[in-house]
Amino acid sequence: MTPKKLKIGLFGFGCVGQGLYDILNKNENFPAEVIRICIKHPEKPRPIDLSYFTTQAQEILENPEINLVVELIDNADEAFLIVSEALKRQKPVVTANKKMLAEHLPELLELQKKHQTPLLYEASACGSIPIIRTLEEYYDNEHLYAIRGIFNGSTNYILTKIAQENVSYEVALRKAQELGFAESNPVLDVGGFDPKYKLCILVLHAFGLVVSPDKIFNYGIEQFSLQDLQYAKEKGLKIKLINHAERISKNEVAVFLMPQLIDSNHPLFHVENETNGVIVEAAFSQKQIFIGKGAGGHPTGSAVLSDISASLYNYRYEYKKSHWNKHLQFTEKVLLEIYLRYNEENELTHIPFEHISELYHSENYKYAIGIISLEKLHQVKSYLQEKGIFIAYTGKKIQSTEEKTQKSTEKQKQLEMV
Ligand SMILES: NC(=O)C1=CN([C@@H]2O[C@H](COP(=O)(O)OP(=O)(O)OC[C@H]3O[C@@H](n4cnc5c(N)ncnc54)[C@H](OP(=O)(O)O)[C@@H]3O)[C@@H](O)[C@H]2O)C=CC1
Ligand SMILES: N[C@@H](CC=O)C(=O)O
Repeated sequence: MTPKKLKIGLFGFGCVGQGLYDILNKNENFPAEVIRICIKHPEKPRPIDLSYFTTQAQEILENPEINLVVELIDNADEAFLIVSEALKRQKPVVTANKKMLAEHLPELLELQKKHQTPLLYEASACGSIPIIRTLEEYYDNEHLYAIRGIFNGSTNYILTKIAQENVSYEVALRKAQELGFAESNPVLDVGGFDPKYKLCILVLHAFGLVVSPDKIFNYGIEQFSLQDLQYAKEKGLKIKLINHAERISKNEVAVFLMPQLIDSNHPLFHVENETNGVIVEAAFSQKQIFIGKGAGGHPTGSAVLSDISASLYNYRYEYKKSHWNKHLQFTEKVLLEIYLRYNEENELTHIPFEHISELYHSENYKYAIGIISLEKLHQVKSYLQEKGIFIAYTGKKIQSTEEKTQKSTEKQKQLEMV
C-alpha cells in the first residue's frame, strides 16, 4: 500500500512542537509536512519563517488541505476544544496532552466512534517509551496483572539531582523547567498529577478501565525533605515517585501513586534523571521492563512522529480490553505499608493507621511505619499536605482489605474450633 502524503496542521510550537518540527525536517523522505502552525503569542520570536504561524485555530480546522491535526499545546481545556472540533470534522488527531485525555476519556472515546476518526496519543504517557501501542497490540490477548513505574521525568530528575548532587529542591525544579521537562504549571509534576493522568491512560489500555483522575490517590514530592533522603540513604534505599495499577482480585484493580522506597534489587533503582521506566506484569510473558526518556522535545517528538507515521496507515486504537474486561473495577480497598514523616507529636493521632510497626521520634525528626488502608489515606490527603507530612510506600505486598478480613475471620474460626 502506498502511503498518502500528510499535510499537518500543528497546534503549539514549544518544547515538543519544535522538537517534532526538527525531527520531521531531518526525515526528508517522510511523507508528511507541517503546513500551518497555530500558537498563542504572536509577538514571540520564532526560529522558522513567520508565514507558517497563525493565532486562529479555524485556519487549521477549516483548511480542507490539512488531513492531520497535531495538538501540542500546554492548556488542557483549550486542547479539548481543538481536538473535539477536529474529530467532528473527521480530521485525525495526534496529541501529547495527557491532562486533556485523562479528564475527557469517555467523551473522546465517543467522539472517535461517532465520527469514525482516530485519535492517537503515544507521546502522552512516558515520553519516548512506546507503551500505549505495546499494551494495545503486543499485550492485546495477555492477562495483565500489574503496570507500575516512573511516569514523570521532572520529579525523577529533581529527586536524582537532590540525592546525587546535593542540589536544592528549588534549583532542581528550576533546571527541570529550563530543560523543558516540567509542565507550564509545575505543580502538575511535583504534586503527582501529571503521572496520574498518564496512569489513567495506561489503565485504560492495560485493563480497559476508564477511571476519572479525581478518584485516584496521588501524593507528590512537595513534602519531601533531606531527613527522608537521609533515612533512605542510611538503609541503602532510594525514593522514587512510583505509579501502581495492580489487579488485587479477579475483579478489582488498585490504582494509586506516591513516593516509594526502593532497594537496589528493584528494577527502577537505576532509572535516574528524566528517564522513565514501566514494569508490566502479565500471566504468560511475566515481567517486562521498558526504560526510556520520559520528557524533552526530541524524545517526546519521536513518539509524536511514530503516531504520525501510524496515521499514514489509518491506524487506530481498538480499546479491545474495554470490551473484554467489563467485570473489572477500580478499588481503593487495599492495605499498604507506608513510611510517614511528621512534624508535631499530635499529628499522628489524625492518621488512621491500622497498625504501627515502627515509631521514631526525636525533637527534629519523627516517623512512623505502619499499615494503612488506601481509602482512609485518601481521606486524610489534605491534612497530610497542610501539615507538610511526607509519605512513602515501602513496597511491601499490597493486600486487599477483604483478603485481610477473610484471613482474620478464618483465624477467628480456627480459634473458636480450638
Ligand atoms: N515537555 C515535555 O517533555 C512533554 C510535554 N508533553 C505535553 O505536550 C504538550 C506541550 O508541551 P510543551 O511543548 O512542553 O509546552 P510549551 O509550554 O513548551 O509550549 C506550549 C505551546 O502551546 C502554545 N499554545 C498555548 N495555548 C495555545 C492555544 N490556545 N492555541 C495555540 N497554541 C497555544 C504556546 O504558544 P506560544 O509559543 O505562542 O506561547 C506554545 O507554543 C503538553 O500537553 C505537555 O503536557 C508530553 C510529553 C512530554
Ligand atoms: N512534565 C512531564 C513531561 C512529559 O510528559 C514530565 O516531567 O514527565
